[in-house]
Amino acid sequence: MGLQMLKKWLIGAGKMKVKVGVLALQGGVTEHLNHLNQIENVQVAPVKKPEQLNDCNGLIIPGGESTTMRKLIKHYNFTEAIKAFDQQQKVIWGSCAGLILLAAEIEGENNEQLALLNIKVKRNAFGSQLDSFIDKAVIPKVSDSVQELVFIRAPLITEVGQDIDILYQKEGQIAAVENKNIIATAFHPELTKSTIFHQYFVEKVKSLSN
Ligand SMILES: NC(=O)CC[C@H](N)C(=O)O
Repeated sequence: MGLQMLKKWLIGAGKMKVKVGVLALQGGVTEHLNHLNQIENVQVAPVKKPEQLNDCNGLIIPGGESTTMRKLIKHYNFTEAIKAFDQQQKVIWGSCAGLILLAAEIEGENNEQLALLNIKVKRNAFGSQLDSFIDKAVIPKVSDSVQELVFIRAPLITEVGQDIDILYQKEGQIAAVENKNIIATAFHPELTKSTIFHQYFVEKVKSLSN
């Protein structure tokens, strides 16, 4: 068995840890770290410097304020590092503001994007009285059990490319998608008691780690 194969087997058999970073420039970092810490065989780290990505297998870009986070990503030289992370087929999950930054396009804005995900998004898509709300739904690909979906000044995905799988939509409104190595959710699983979504993410990290 080659070294890569052996490593993959060890990770799959739960005998080797994968390392997951949470981009720690702004936003809901602690909540993601706490959820990841409840999952076995995962080493967890807040990521404050681009070089920390070198030994991570997965990265979460949390919710927060996408405008602020975009500036910090640029200021701390994360743009190229995150793009390289994606090119190495390492796994990235963007929640809410994280989803906005990963999108190829934002409706009505011309901002520089990481643009790693072939989707178009609309920021603050739910209007003022519905700024924040909790929905409940089953997301079959993730789990058979009902999950709480927490939306906070959430974006919506208004267009998806051909390489994108829709994980969750309601009445034509798309709120979660994935492609080969990226997951994006408009809602915040880190603000619920359940770690199911984080487990789904970690499984994807494991399946692409070698
Ligand atoms: N909870 C969130 O991450 C909100 C995202 C925020 N409305 C933005 O546009 O950046």
